Amino acid sequence: MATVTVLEGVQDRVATAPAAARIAGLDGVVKQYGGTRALDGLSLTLRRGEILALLGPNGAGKSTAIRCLLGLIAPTSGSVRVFGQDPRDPAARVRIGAMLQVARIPEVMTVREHIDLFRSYYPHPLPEAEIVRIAQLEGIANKQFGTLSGGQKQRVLFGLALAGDPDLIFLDEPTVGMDIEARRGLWVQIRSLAARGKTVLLTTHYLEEADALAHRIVVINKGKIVSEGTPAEIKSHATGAHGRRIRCHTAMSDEALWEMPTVTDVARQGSVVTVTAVDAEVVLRRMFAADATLSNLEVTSPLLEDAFLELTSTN
Ligand SMILES: Nc1ncnc2c1ncn2[C@@H]1O[C@H](COP(=O)(O)OP(=O)(O)OP(=O)(O)O)[C@@H](O)[C@H]1O
Repeated sequence: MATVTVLEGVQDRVATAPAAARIAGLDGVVKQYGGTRALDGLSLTLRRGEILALLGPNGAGKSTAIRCLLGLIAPTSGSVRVFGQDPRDPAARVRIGAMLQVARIPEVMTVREHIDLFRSYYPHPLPEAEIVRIAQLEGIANKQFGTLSGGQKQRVLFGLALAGDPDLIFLDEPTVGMDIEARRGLWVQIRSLAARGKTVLLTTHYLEEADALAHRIVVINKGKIVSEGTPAEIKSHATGAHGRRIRCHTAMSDEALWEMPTVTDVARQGSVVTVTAVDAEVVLRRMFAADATLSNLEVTSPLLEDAFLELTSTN
Protein backbone atom coordinates (compact mmCIF):
# COMPACT_ATOMS: atom_id res chain seq x y z
CA MET A 1 0.00 0.00 0.00
CA ALA A 2 1.18 3.54 -0.72
CA THR A 3 -0.39 6.81 0.24
CA VAL A 4 -2.83 8.31 -2.19
CA THR A 5 -0.73 11.39 -2.78
CA VAL A 6 2.37 9.35 -3.54
CA LEU A 7 0.44 7.23 -6.03
CA GLU A 8 -0.89 10.24 -7.85
CA GLY A 9 2.52 11.88 -7.86
CA VAL A 10 4.62 9.11 -9.39
CA GLN A 11 2.35 7.88 -12.09
CA ASP A 12 3.29 9.08 -15.50
CA ARG A 13 1.47 6.70 -17.75
CA VAL A 14 0.29 7.29 -21.26
CA ALA A 15 -3.12 8.77 -20.61
CA THR A 16 -5.57 6.77 -22.68
CA ALA A 17 -5.60 3.52 -24.54
CA PRO A 18 -5.67 4.15 -28.23
CA ALA A 19 -8.80 2.74 -29.85
CA ALA A 20 -7.01 1.15 -32.75
CA ALA A 21 -7.18 -1.78 -35.08
CA ARG A 22 -6.54 -5.34 -33.97
CA ILE A 23 -3.18 -6.45 -35.31
CA ALA A 24 -2.84 -9.83 -33.62
CA GLY A 25 -4.68 -12.14 -31.32
CA LEU A 26 -5.68 -15.50 -29.98
CA ASP A 27 -9.20 -16.82 -30.44
CA GLY A 28 -10.41 -19.60 -28.17
CA VAL A 29 -6.93 -21.07 -27.90
CA VAL A 30 -6.51 -24.31 -25.99
CA LYS A 31 -2.99 -25.63 -25.37
CA GLN A 32 -2.70 -29.02 -23.79
CA TYR A 33 0.64 -30.40 -22.54
CA GLY A 34 -0.16 -34.02 -21.70
CA GLY A 35 -2.49 -33.76 -18.72
CA THR A 36 -1.84 -30.02 -18.24
CA ARG A 37 -4.17 -27.50 -19.87
CA ALA A 38 -1.86 -24.48 -20.14
CA LEU A 39 -4.38 -22.37 -22.10
CA ASP A 40 -8.07 -23.02 -21.68
CA GLY A 41 -9.96 -21.25 -24.47
CA LEU A 42 -7.94 -18.02 -24.24
CA SER A 43 -8.93 -15.09 -26.48
CA LEU A 44 -6.69 -12.06 -26.58
CA THR A 45 -6.60 -9.01 -28.83
CA LEU A 46 -3.56 -6.83 -29.46
CA ARG A 47 -4.20 -3.39 -30.95
CA ARG A 48 -1.93 -1.04 -32.81
CA GLY A 49 0.00 1.32 -30.54
CA GLU A 50 -1.03 -0.23 -27.25
CA ILE A 51 0.97 -1.59 -24.35
CA LEU A 52 -0.82 -4.66 -23.06
CA ALA A 53 0.39 -6.25 -19.83
CA LEU A 54 -0.34 -9.92 -19.39
CA LEU A 55 -0.36 -10.76 -15.70
CA GLY A 56 -0.87 -13.99 -13.84
CA PRO A 57 0.70 -16.17 -11.17
CA ASN A 58 3.41 -18.71 -11.99
CA GLY A 59 2.10 -21.31 -14.39
CA ALA A 60 -0.92 -19.19 -15.45
CA GLY A 61 -0.06 -19.62 -19.14
CA LYS A 62 1.58 -16.28 -19.99
CA SER A 63 4.66 -17.72 -21.70
CA THR A 64 2.52 -20.29 -23.49
CA ALA A 65 0.32 -17.50 -24.88
CA ILE A 66 3.40 -15.60 -26.10
CA ARG A 67 4.90 -18.74 -27.61
CA CYS A 68 1.67 -19.32 -29.55
CA LEU A 69 1.70 -15.73 -30.84
CA LEU A 70 5.32 -16.17 -31.89
CA GLY A 71 4.48 -19.37 -33.75
CA LEU A 72 6.97 -21.31 -31.60
CA ILE A 73 4.24 -23.75 -30.57
CA ALA A 74 0.96 -24.66 -32.23
CA PRO A 75 -2.27 -24.50 -30.23
CA THR A 76 -4.14 -27.74 -29.60
CA SER A 77 -7.23 -25.93 -30.88
CA GLY A 78 -8.32 -22.36 -31.60
CA SER A 79 -6.75 -19.79 -33.86
CA VAL A 80 -3.69 -17.52 -33.71
CA ARG A 81 -3.36 -14.63 -36.15
CA VAL A 82 -0.61 -12.05 -36.42
CA PHE A 83 -0.97 -9.27 -39.00
CA GLY A 84 -3.77 -11.34 -40.51
CA GLN A 85 -1.48 -14.32 -41.03
CA ASP A 86 -0.29 -17.48 -39.40
CA PRO A 87 2.50 -16.38 -36.99
CA ARG A 88 4.92 -18.80 -38.70
CA ASP A 89 4.52 -16.96 -42.00
CA PRO A 90 7.79 -15.12 -42.75
CA ALA A 91 5.85 -11.97 -43.70
CA ALA A 92 4.45 -11.88 -40.13
CA ARG A 93 7.71 -12.94 -38.45
CA VAL A 94 9.80 -10.07 -39.81
CA ARG A 95 7.39 -7.61 -38.18
CA ILE A 96 7.79 -9.18 -34.72
CA GLY A 97 10.50 -8.66 -32.11
CA ALA A 98 10.77 -10.69 -28.93
CA MET A 99 12.68 -10.60 -25.69
CA LEU A 100 12.11 -13.93 -23.99
CA GLN A 101 13.07 -15.13 -20.52
CA VAL A 102 15.12 -18.02 -21.85
CA ALA A 103 17.04 -16.08 -24.50
CA ARG A 104 20.60 -17.32 -24.84
CA ILE A 105 23.13 -15.69 -27.13
CA PRO A 106 26.86 -16.38 -27.46
CA GLU A 107 28.82 -14.91 -24.56
CA VAL A 108 32.04 -14.22 -26.46
CA MET A 109 30.53 -12.01 -29.13
CA THR A 110 30.47 -8.29 -28.45
CA VAL A 111 27.25 -6.34 -28.10
CA ARG A 112 27.92 -4.61 -31.44
CA GLU A 113 28.51 -7.97 -33.18
CA HIS A 114 25.20 -9.25 -31.83
CA ILE A 115 23.42 -6.15 -33.04
CA ASP A 116 24.94 -6.47 -36.52
CA LEU A 117 24.01 -10.15 -36.69
CA PHE A 118 20.40 -9.53 -35.62
CA ARG A 119 20.05 -6.61 -38.03
CA SER A 120 21.17 -8.92 -40.87
CA TYR A 121 18.08 -11.12 -40.33
CA TYR A 122 15.63 -8.37 -41.30
CA PRO A 123 14.77 -6.56 -44.53
CA HIS A 124 14.44 -3.11 -42.92
CA PRO A 125 16.49 -3.10 -39.71
CA LEU A 126 16.80 -0.17 -37.36
CA PRO A 127 20.15 1.66 -37.70
CA GLU A 128 22.73 0.35 -35.23
CA ALA A 129 23.06 3.78 -33.59
CA GLU A 130 19.31 3.88 -33.02
CA ILE A 131 19.35 0.47 -31.30
CA VAL A 132 22.28 1.58 -29.13
CA ARG A 133 20.43 4.76 -28.20
CA ILE A 134 17.04 3.20 -27.44
CA ALA A 135 18.47 0.32 -25.41
CA GLN A 136 21.02 2.60 -23.71
CA LEU A 137 24.00 0.53 -24.80
CA GLU A 138 26.46 3.42 -25.09
CA GLY A 139 29.67 2.45 -23.34
CA ILE A 140 29.08 -1.31 -23.52
CA ALA A 141 28.76 -1.81 -27.30
CA ASN A 142 32.32 -3.16 -27.60
CA LYS A 143 32.13 -5.47 -24.59
CA GLN A 144 31.63 -9.20 -24.84
CA PHE A 145 28.12 -10.20 -23.85
CA GLY A 146 29.41 -12.63 -21.22
CA THR A 147 31.19 -9.89 -19.28
CA LEU A 148 28.03 -7.81 -18.72
CA SER A 149 25.91 -7.53 -15.58
CA GLY A 150 22.42 -9.04 -15.49
CA GLY A 151 20.77 -5.67 -16.04
CA GLN A 152 23.11 -4.80 -18.93
CA LYS A 153 22.36 -8.15 -20.57
CA GLN A 154 18.64 -7.40 -20.33
CA ARG A 155 19.22 -4.07 -22.09
CA VAL A 156 21.12 -5.83 -24.88
CA LEU A 157 18.29 -8.36 -25.32
CA PHE A 158 15.83 -5.46 -25.46
CA GLY A 159 17.94 -3.82 -28.17
CA LEU A 160 18.13 -7.07 -30.15
CA ALA A 161 14.32 -7.41 -29.97
CA LEU A 162 14.13 -4.05 -31.76
CA ALA A 163 16.72 -4.91 -34.44
CA GLY A 164 14.17 -5.51 -37.20
CA ASP A 165 12.18 -2.34 -36.39
CA PRO A 166 9.22 -4.55 -35.41
CA ASP A 167 5.60 -3.42 -35.29
CA LEU A 168 4.79 -5.97 -32.57
CA ILE A 169 7.14 -6.50 -29.63
CA PHE A 170 6.92 -9.22 -26.99
CA LEU A 171 8.70 -8.45 -23.75
CA ASP A 172 8.65 -11.36 -21.30
CA GLU A 173 9.84 -10.05 -17.92
CA PRO A 174 12.00 -7.36 -19.56
CA THR A 175 13.32 -5.61 -16.46
CA VAL A 176 14.33 -8.59 -14.32
CA GLY A 177 17.71 -7.85 -12.76
CA MET A 178 17.60 -4.13 -13.52
CA ASP A 179 17.95 -1.51 -10.84
CA ILE A 180 15.12 0.97 -10.49
CA GLU A 181 16.87 3.66 -12.54
CA ALA A 182 17.51 1.31 -15.47
CA ARG A 183 13.96 -0.01 -15.18
CA ARG A 184 12.47 3.45 -15.41
CA GLY A 185 14.78 4.25 -18.34
CA LEU A 186 13.41 1.22 -20.17
CA TRP A 187 9.83 2.27 -19.36
CA VAL A 188 10.46 5.59 -21.11
CA GLN A 189 11.66 3.74 -24.21
CA ILE A 190 8.72 1.32 -24.17
CA ARG A 191 6.29 4.24 -23.94
CA SER A 192 7.95 5.98 -26.84
CA LEU A 193 7.74 2.81 -28.97
CA ALA A 194 3.97 2.68 -28.34
CA ALA A 195 3.66 6.40 -29.08
CA ARG A 196 5.20 5.63 -32.49
CA GLY A 197 2.45 3.09 -33.19
CA LYS A 198 4.29 -0.07 -32.08
CA THR A 199 2.34 -2.66 -30.11
CA VAL A 200 3.93 -4.08 -26.97
CA LEU A 201 2.86 -7.21 -25.13
CA LEU A 202 4.55 -7.25 -21.76
CA THR A 203 4.63 -9.80 -18.98
CA THR A 204 6.01 -8.81 -15.64
CA HIS A 205 6.04 -9.84 -12.03
CA TYR A 206 6.51 -6.19 -11.04
CA LEU A 207 2.93 -5.04 -10.74
CA GLU A 208 4.16 -1.46 -10.40
CA GLU A 209 5.58 -1.88 -13.90
CA ALA A 210 2.25 -2.98 -15.39
CA ASP A 211 0.53 -0.16 -13.52
CA ALA A 212 2.97 2.45 -14.78
CA LEU A 213 3.17 1.26 -18.39
CA ALA A 214 0.12 -0.58 -19.58
CA HIS A 215 -2.84 0.89 -21.40
CA ARG A 216 -4.63 -2.36 -20.72
CA ILE A 217 -4.03 -5.29 -18.39
CA VAL A 218 -5.24 -8.83 -18.91
CA VAL A 219 -5.02 -11.01 -15.81
CA ILE A 220 -4.98 -14.73 -16.53
CA ASN A 221 -5.06 -17.73 -14.24
CA LYS A 222 -5.08 -21.41 -15.19
CA GLY A 223 -5.09 -20.47 -18.87
CA LYS A 224 -8.21 -18.29 -18.68
CA ILE A 225 -8.86 -14.56 -18.43
CA VAL A 226 -9.99 -13.57 -14.93
CA SER A 227 -9.99 -9.81 -15.46
CA GLU A 228 -9.34 -7.30 -18.20
CA GLY A 229 -9.27 -3.51 -18.21
CA THR A 230 -7.19 -0.40 -17.63
CA PRO A 231 -4.97 -0.46 -14.52
CA ALA A 232 -7.53 1.78 -12.81
CA GLU A 233 -10.36 -0.59 -13.70
CA ILE A 234 -8.46 -3.61 -12.42
CA LYS A 235 -7.65 -1.80 -9.17
CA SER A 236 -11.27 -0.78 -8.74
CA HIS A 237 -12.08 -4.47 -8.19
CA ALA A 238 -10.14 -4.23 -4.96
CA THR A 239 -11.54 -0.80 -4.15
CA GLY A 240 -15.07 -2.01 -4.68
CA ALA A 241 -14.60 -4.93 -2.36
CA HIS A 242 -12.64 -3.26 0.42
CA GLY A 243 -12.32 0.50 0.02
CA ARG A 244 -9.41 2.51 1.31
CA ARG A 245 -7.44 2.01 4.49
CA ILE A 246 -7.01 4.63 7.19
CA ARG A 247 -4.11 4.04 9.57
CA CYS A 248 -3.85 6.25 12.64
CA HIS A 249 -3.52 6.63 16.38
CA THR A 250 -6.96 7.25 17.83
CA ALA A 251 -8.65 7.23 21.21
CA MET A 252 -11.85 5.89 19.64
CA SER A 253 -13.00 2.40 20.54
CA ASP A 254 -13.36 -0.38 17.99
CA GLU A 255 -17.12 -0.32 18.56
CA ALA A 256 -17.32 3.40 17.70
CA LEU A 257 -15.21 2.85 14.58
CA TRP A 258 -17.36 -0.07 13.40
CA GLU A 259 -20.46 2.12 13.75
CA MET A 260 -19.26 4.60 11.15
CA PRO A 261 -20.75 4.37 7.64
CA THR A 262 -19.14 2.13 4.97
CA VAL A 263 -16.56 0.67 7.36
CA THR A 264 -15.71 -2.89 6.29
CA ASP A 265 -12.89 -3.69 8.72
CA VAL A 266 -11.22 -2.49 11.92
CA ALA A 267 -7.86 -3.94 12.97
CA ARG A 268 -5.55 -2.96 15.82
CA GLN A 269 -1.80 -3.56 16.05
CA GLY A 270 -0.28 -2.07 19.18
CA SER A 271 -1.30 1.58 19.20
CA VAL A 272 -2.00 1.66 15.43
CA VAL A 273 -5.57 1.21 14.23
CA THR A 274 -6.37 0.37 10.62
CA VAL A 275 -9.90 1.18 9.49
CA THR A 276 -11.00 0.04 6.04
CA ALA A 277 -13.89 1.97 4.53
CA VAL A 278 -15.51 2.28 1.11
CA ASP A 279 -16.05 6.03 1.70
CA ALA A 280 -12.88 7.07 3.51
CA GLU A 281 -13.66 10.81 3.34
CA VAL A 282 -16.90 10.45 5.31
CA VAL A 283 -15.19 8.29 7.92
CA LEU A 284 -12.28 10.72 8.25
CA ARG A 285 -14.59 13.68 8.77
CA ARG A 286 -16.38 11.83 11.54
CA MET A 287 -13.14 10.70 13.14
CA PHE A 288 -11.77 14.27 13.22
CA ALA A 289 -15.03 15.45 14.79
CA ALA A 290 -15.05 12.70 17.40
CA ASP A 291 -11.38 12.55 18.38
CA ALA A 292 -9.20 15.63 18.95
CA THR A 293 -6.16 13.37 19.61
CA LEU A 294 -6.27 11.70 16.16
CA SER A 295 -2.66 11.51 14.89
CA ASN A 296 -0.15 9.71 12.62
CA LEU A 297 -2.78 9.60 9.90
CA GLU A 298 -2.12 7.74 6.64
CA VAL A 299 -4.72 6.95 3.97
CA THR A 300 -3.89 4.33 1.38
CA SER A 301 -5.55 3.14 -1.81
CA PRO A 302 -5.54 -0.42 -3.03
CA LEU A 303 -2.61 -1.13 -5.30
CA LEU A 304 -2.72 -3.30 -8.34
CA GLU A 305 -1.14 -5.90 -6.07
CA ASP A 306 -4.28 -6.06 -3.92
CA ALA A 307 -6.51 -6.50 -6.96
CA PHE A 308 -4.14 -9.06 -8.45
CA LEU A 309 -4.01 -11.17 -5.31
CA GLU A 310 -7.75 -11.04 -5.01
CA LEU A 311 -8.33 -11.98 -8.63
CA THR A 312 -5.88 -14.84 -8.73
CA SER A 313 -6.46 -16.34 -5.29
CA THR A 314 -10.18 -16.92 -5.77
CA ASN A 315 -9.88 -18.55 -9.17
N1 LIG B 1 6.83 -27.64 -22.58
C1 LIG B 1 5.96 -27.89 -21.60
N2 LIG B 1 5.66 -29.17 -21.29
C2 LIG B 1 4.76 -29.45 -20.31
N3 LIG B 1 4.12 -28.52 -19.57
C3 LIG B 1 4.38 -27.25 -19.83
C4 LIG B 1 5.32 -26.87 -20.84
N4 LIG B 1 5.38 -25.52 -20.87
C5 LIG B 1 4.53 -25.06 -19.92
N5 LIG B 1 3.93 -26.10 -19.29
C6 LIG B 1 2.92 -26.00 -18.23
O1 LIG B 1 1.88 -25.16 -18.68
C7 LIG B 1 1.42 -24.30 -17.64
C8 LIG B 1 1.59 -22.85 -18.07
O2 LIG B 1 2.99 -22.56 -18.13
P1 LIG B 1 3.55 -21.14 -18.60
O3 LIG B 1 5.04 -21.26 -18.65
O4 LIG B 1 2.85 -20.70 -19.85
O5 LIG B 1 3.10 -20.21 -17.40
P2 LIG B 1 3.57 -18.70 -17.04
O6 LIG B 1 2.33 -17.96 -16.71
O7 LIG B 1 4.42 -18.16 -18.12
O8 LIG B 1 4.40 -18.95 -15.72
P3 LIG B 1 5.69 -18.12 -15.11
O9 LIG B 1 5.14 -16.84 -14.54
O10 LIG B 1 6.16 -19.05 -14.04
O11 LIG B 1 6.67 -17.92 -16.22
C9 LIG B 1 2.23 -24.68 -16.41
O12 LIG B 1 1.47 -25.60 -15.67
C10 LIG B 1 3.46 -25.33 -16.98
O13 LIG B 1 3.99 -26.28 -16.07
